[in-house]
Formats: sequence, C-alpha cells, structure tokens
Amino acid sequence: MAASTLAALGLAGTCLLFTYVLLSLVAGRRRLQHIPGPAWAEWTPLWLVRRQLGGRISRDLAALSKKYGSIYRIAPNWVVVSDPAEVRRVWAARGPWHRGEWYGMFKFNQPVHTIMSLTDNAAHGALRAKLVPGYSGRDVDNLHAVVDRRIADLIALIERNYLSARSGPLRPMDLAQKSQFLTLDIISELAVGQCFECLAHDTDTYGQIAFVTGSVPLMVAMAVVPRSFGLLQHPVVQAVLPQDKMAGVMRMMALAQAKAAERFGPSKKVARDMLGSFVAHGVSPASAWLETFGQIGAGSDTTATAIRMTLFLLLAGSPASYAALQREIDEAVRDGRVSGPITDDEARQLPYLQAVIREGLRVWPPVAGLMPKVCDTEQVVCGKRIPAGTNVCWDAISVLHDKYVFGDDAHCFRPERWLDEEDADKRRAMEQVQMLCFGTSSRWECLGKAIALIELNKIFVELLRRFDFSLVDPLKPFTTYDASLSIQSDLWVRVQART
Ligand code: HEM
Repeated sequence: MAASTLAALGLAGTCLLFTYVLLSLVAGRRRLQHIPGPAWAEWTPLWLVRRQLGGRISRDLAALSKKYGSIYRIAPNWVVVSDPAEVRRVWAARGPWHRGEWYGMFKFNQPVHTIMSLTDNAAHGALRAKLVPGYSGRDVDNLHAVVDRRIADLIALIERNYLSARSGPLRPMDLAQKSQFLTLDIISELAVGQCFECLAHDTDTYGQIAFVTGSVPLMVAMAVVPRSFGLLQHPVVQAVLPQDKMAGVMRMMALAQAKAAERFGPSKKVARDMLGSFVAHGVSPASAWLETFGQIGAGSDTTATAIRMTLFLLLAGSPASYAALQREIDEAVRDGRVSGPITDDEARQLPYLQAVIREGLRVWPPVAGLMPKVCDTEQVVCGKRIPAGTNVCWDAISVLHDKYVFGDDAHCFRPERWLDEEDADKRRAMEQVQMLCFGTSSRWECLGKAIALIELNKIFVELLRRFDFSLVDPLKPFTTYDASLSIQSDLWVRVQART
C-alpha cells in the first residue's frame, strides 16, 4: 500500500478516535447534567482521582455537600449522597442496588473474588452465608481469649518500654502505631491461627503497615477508573512498585495460603476457629486463604483507627468525657462489676463506655470510602433522576455529622448525646444513622462488627483502669491521610501508671 494511502488511513483513524472520545465525553456529561458539582468533574474522572490522592477526600466531599446540597456529581458517572435517609434507602438489604466496580480493588488481582469484591448480589449472598458463622463467633472457641491475650501483650509492652514517671523523663509512645500492632496481633491469630507478634517485638513484623501506607492511596485512586487494576500486572508497573513494601504482603499471602492448605486434603487439620468455620461451611480452598488474607486488612486498620481516634477525641476533644469514662470504670472495678480482664458482657453494662464507643465511631468513621452502589435500572435519589449504571456513593462525614439527626453540635465529640436523648424515636434514628459506619442494615454490613465491638468494649477499660494518657504535642497531635480508611501515625502520648 502506498505511503500516502497509509497516512490518509492513519489520519482518518485518529479523527474517528478523537470524535469517539469527544462524543463519549459529551454523552457522559449529558447523563448527569442535571446534578450539580465541580465543573471539571463533569468531564473527567481525573478530578476525583486528584482528590482521592490528595489525602482528604472525606473532608473535601463534606465541603462539596455544603456547597451543592444533598446530592452532587464528582465524576462523569459518579454522584455522592449526603442525606442519611437516602443513603439508608440505597443501601437497604432488599433493594435493587449492587456494588460498583470500585470494589474490584479487593480482588487483590487474584483469580477468584473475595467477599468484598463481589458485585453480584446473589454470589455475594451465597459466600456471605458461608462466612457468617465464623465471623459471628458461633463456631469459634478462642475469640474472647485471643482479644484478652493480645490486650495483655499491649499492657506488658507499655509497662516495659513506655511508662513515663510523674517526675522522670518522657518515654513517648506512638498510640497510632501501637493500636495497629494490637489489632494486627488479634486479627492474625483469629484469621490464620498465628499471631504476628507485633507487640511482642514492638515492630511491624509482616510489614503490613508499610504495605498499606505505600499502596492503599494508589489503589483507591485507581479504583475510580474502571478496569485500571489490569495495569498492575504490566511489567513496567510491576517494575516501579516499591518491592520492599511488597515483600511483607507477599509473606502474609504465603502464610495465609499455607495455613489454609492445612485445612484441606487427607490429613487435614480440623479446628473450631474462623478458618475452620469457613471450611466447614463449604468455602473452597482457593477462597479460604484469600478470605483469611482479606480479613487481616479489613480487621486491622479499621479497628485501630477506632481505638486511636476515640482515645484522641477523649484527650483533645473532651477532657471532661475522659474523666467521666475513667470514673465509670473505677466505680465498676471498685463495686466488683468488672473482672480482670473485663468481659464483653460486663462492658455492655457500662453506659458511658458504650456512649464513648458510639461517639468515637461517629465523629471519626474508620471506613469513609466512597463505597459506590449501582442500579441496573433508572432510579430517583434525593429527588434527582439517576440513570442506570451510575455510581452512587455516600458522604460519610456529612451523613454521620448530620445536624438534623444529631443536633447543632453534630461535629463535636460529646458522648452525652447518647445518654441524654429521652425521645425513643429520636434515639433510634440516631443509632440507625450512626451504625451506617458498619454498613448496618445493608446486605454488605461489616462481617467483623461483632469482633470489632468486642475489642472496643475491652481496650478502653483495660487501658484507662491502669494508665493516664496525655498528648505529647497538642498543637501537632498526629498525621493522617484519608484514603477511604485513615492512614495515621505519630500520635505521640505520654503514658503514666495510675497511683
Ligand atoms: C471499627 C471497625 C470496623 C469498621 C468501622 C468497619 C466498617 C465496615 C463497613 C462500612 C463495611 C461495609 C462495606 C460496604 O458497604 O461495602 C465493612 C465490611 C466488611 N468488614 Fe468491616 N469494619 C470494621 C472492622 C472489621 C473487622 C475487625 C473485620 C474482620 C474481623 C471486618 C471485616 C469486614 C468484612 C469481611 C466486610 C465485607 C462484608 C460483606 O461484603 O458482606 N471489619 N466493614
């Protein structure tokens, strides 16, 4: 073929491609033109990618809600809802919505799905039914003992390395890091039957924290561009991935695979633990290790954020609440209403503790990701027409700080709001919205909620009955990067033994 013909074909192809891209952009823009939002977000997902990489996405969304109202657009095919009632309706267990492609990041590039990456409701429901008995603790003998044992490890570590005498030198402790050591030790022992021993060695033994810090910001940014995860397999991308940060996660995967393999085959190990429950209820070998691996991610950063941010809010947001909680604990200990260590049932009888836990999760939700849901038919949300296939996300901060539900001081940490409310309907409405932090009443409700609450019920009592905490630098209390979950460090505290 003549060079001139080739050039003409090339030019025609480029023009066609350009026209296609332009028409797609215009069509994409027109679909959601009736929903307000930032100008650039009408045309390209790059606006959202940039925000996601900026490390303050939930605060950015809350600011957009103030400007645009209860529903706004953040990308050509993405909207965000900040009205709690509408979020509950979209997430309703029997509703027509399913998860969006965003959840593909939780497939971890493996051939089979995890419970968190499944977007098909029927397939998700089938796998969930096999996991529920293990997560609920029904089939598991060691749940409470594991939590008690690892909290004892944290106490021992503090007493060994981090106690500051009242008049002696400061021995600062990074509460952000130690909270995560605790939750990693608990979840690794529950998930694979082998504790990571981060607390015993006072280090991130499997490099899990380094991995999350190094990879999650990129993952959540990629998740808003459909199918971009395929790129991760590309040799060029593989070459630029931080191999040192990947090494730990590879070891974690290998451990999960080895531990799951022990549960299958002719001489299989049978045990009444979480993995044992998954296998007993029909989870396949390929899924068993992956669920276990996913559990370590889902169960460590989240609960660590709840622990450290609740303690921080007590220290910085409301010293009076800190004192009230410590008083409740002291009185319960004195009256013999709590054992050593406290049981979950005993903790549930401490009203101020329960209010503190609820309030901590509400003010700083550990999972504030977009979590988009999609419907295959046209819907109406917040009074606006939502075309089929649109990603409908929640604005976690606006929902959980809603003034209509929680009062004018909704953004403040005030545990008393849970104790003072006398109107039963109002209180129920508050609880329903607050529990959205676990996805409660949706078909995707957090499977680890019971485990997380056991940890929270115990940790504050065991720490505050022994120690006094204060911030080392109240003007620079900690660093945080908001990437759907909070990546936090340098929450330095002074810990003193109580006399
Ligand atoms: C305070 C701590 C925690 C919070 C705030 C939290 C929050 C959430 C939320 C909001 C979801 C729903 C996601 C969606 O709608 O798609 C979820 C799902 C999930 N969480 Fe948690 N979580 C916490 C702790 C844990 C723990 C400790 C574990 C493991 C032991 C865990 C395991 C899971 C799993 C497996 C799912 C997927 C459920 C499904 O798809 O059916 N979470 N979590």
